[in-house]
Amino acid sequence: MVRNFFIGGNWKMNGSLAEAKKLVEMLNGFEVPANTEVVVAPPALYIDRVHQGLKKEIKVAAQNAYLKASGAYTGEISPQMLKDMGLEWVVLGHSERREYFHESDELVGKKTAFALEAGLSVIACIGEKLEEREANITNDVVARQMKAIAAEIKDWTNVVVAYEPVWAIGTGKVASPEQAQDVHQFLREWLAENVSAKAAEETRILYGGSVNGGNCKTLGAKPDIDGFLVGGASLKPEFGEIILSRQ
Ligand SMILES: O=C(CO)COP(=O)(O)O
Repeated sequence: MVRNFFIGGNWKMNGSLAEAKKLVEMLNGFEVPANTEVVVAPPALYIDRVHQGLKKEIKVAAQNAYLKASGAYTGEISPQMLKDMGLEWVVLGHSERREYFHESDELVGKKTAFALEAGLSVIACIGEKLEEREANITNDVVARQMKAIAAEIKDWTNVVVAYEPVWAIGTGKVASPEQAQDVHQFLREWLAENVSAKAAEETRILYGGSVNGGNCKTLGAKPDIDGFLVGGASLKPEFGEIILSRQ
């Protein structure tokens, strides 16, 4: 089967209402190829405005969700609430959530299962830190992160994996196409061995970390790179070029 290309734009905690409106205008002006899915993740407060304003081909994700439907969890948003607002996607396990908000592999696995049960699709993020790459344990780290997700879910149909090496995020130090392809291939083999041949064949594996208009085509030409999760460049006009990178 052919895996549709997937471009995610993670706005992180950036912008203002005025800037969100400008980004919506910018996005609505982009051509979205039939073989490419585009999903943007604005800050939670702006999600609804962005969702209301965007053309239908571009979907909206939350950057996080909790693992309860409702209750006394001050500050949190549930997958059920995201569904209620008409959203289809949530990003979980981003390295910034893991690093600054102490989200463990286990928590990310549980949140993934809970969001899927609520009917959302999940962009599940994994990736090694610089010291882990230097210690040659990249594959061990991403396998451990995948295992924690696989322990909680059976069906990977509505999961997109985003491989984002922490050393490449926001640093301008993009992984080389070969470095990224090596890990993506390892992840696909991991899925084949530990989940199923179907999951290995069908699960989109995105690369994230300093993707821009200049490097997206060579990265996107690699066989196991099925798209990108883009941070900084998703706030700029070059996001339009990234959307076209596998045309
Ligand atoms: O973390 C990222 C996307 O989730 C990547 O961020 P940058 O594209 O800014 O490096």
